[in-house]
Amino acid sequence: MTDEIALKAEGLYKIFGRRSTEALRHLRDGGASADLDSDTTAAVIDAGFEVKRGEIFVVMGLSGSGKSTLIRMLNGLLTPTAGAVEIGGEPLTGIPARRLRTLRQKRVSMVFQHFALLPHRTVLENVAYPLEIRGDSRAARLEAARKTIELVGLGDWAESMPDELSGGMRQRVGIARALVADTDVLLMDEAFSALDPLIRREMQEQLLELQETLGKTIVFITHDLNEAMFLGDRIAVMRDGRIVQVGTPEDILTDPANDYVEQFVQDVDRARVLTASSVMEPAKGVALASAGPRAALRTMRDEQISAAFVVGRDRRLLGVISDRDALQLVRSGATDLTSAVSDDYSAVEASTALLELVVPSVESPLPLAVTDEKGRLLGVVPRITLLIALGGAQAPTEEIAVLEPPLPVAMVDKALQDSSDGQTTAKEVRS
Ligand SMILES: Nc1ncnc2c1ncn2[C@@H]1O[C@H](COP(=O)(O)OP(=O)(O)OP(=O)(O)O)[C@@H](O)[C@H]1O
Repeated sequence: MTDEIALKAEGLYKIFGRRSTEALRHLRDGGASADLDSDTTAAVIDAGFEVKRGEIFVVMGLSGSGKSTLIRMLNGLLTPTAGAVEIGGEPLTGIPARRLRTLRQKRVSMVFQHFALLPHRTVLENVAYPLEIRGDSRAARLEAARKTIELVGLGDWAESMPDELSGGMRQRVGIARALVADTDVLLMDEAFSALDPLIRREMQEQLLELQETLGKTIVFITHDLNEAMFLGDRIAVMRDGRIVQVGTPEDILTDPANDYVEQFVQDVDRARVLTASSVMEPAKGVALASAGPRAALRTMRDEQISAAFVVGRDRRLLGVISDRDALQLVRSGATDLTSAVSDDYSAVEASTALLELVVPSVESPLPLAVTDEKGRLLGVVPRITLLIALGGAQAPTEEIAVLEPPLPVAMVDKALQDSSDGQTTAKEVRS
């Protein structure tokens, strides 16, 4: 994703009914849509957002909340009652019809819920269709279509007719048809809602894979919260025509803007949406390798823990050291702790879903270490934190590795005292 704005909506309104101008004034003055005449519907009220190039922006809301009306204004199929839409910096609103048509062909493609394939044309011809409308030569459009069909994994089906395909395959044709013209923006209106749940999941995964290679800007409409959370870089939640919150899936789950959103997200499968980075805590026991065993032991004594993560100067995680091993090093007068650093811990990446933390967490005697792509320690996820985040389930105690209790403070203090009699701190820090 880049910072470049691919799509922008500003102050968008769509009011159906004869007295739309009056209704617009009423709403802009802060009036409620419930006060409007029964034959007037405010389908979209003051919607504004920016979508970055390469972003998947999901618009989510219950039936009738205004999603389809909004997306139809984004592709110029519906004229807004007020407000503006820009695609790639060019206005899509307030322009002549012919210009609008050209702009749409060049900039926007749409994937529909019910595929809308031409039944008497082959897969190849269906995918080539937008290029035919655009006036590309037959050879050029068939070549582009073939490539796109390969991309969505339907290479062997190019000459098949739509009715020979399963629902999931038909929607892949729909996606290929939207991709073939290589437009910047892809609008997907409940694109997977008609599919069986397993196929639907497969399609969602394939969309993310495609997105990784193609980096399209996608506006994806859905009423399915789990789908929104799975696909969206950001999600706009709509209610009664208004966007009530825009945020990342984690924002929306952990910091809902109001009771409505909170209730809405109650049933979300948190284990799949939340990631290690959203629940991690600062690591209590971190020992700098270069500071030596005495410093490590002191840290563990202060924090009353029996093991510490050992990091390099660049905060890269090198391993763990137990208080018993550190004590032994101190007693033996060693100043280098690397010989006692073990890999008896589990590390996960910040973006790992909570669901995938459960097994490593149960198997690991220490809190899970959370690292970035360079292996630097960002924080830890203690088992109890994970259980609370997952909904407070009871720990399966018989399977949990038990940490040894920390060494008694007096014993550690004595060792530190004895060892400092014969050594200087400076020497230790140098090690
Ligand atoms: N052409 C129209 N004329 C009058 N009212 C309309 C029109 N299109 C939509 N509406 C109304 O606007 C509101 C928003 O509808 P819209 O279809 O945008 O919602 P949605 O969130 O997409 O719902 P769904 O998922 O059921 O399609 C609804 O109250 C709907 O009845």
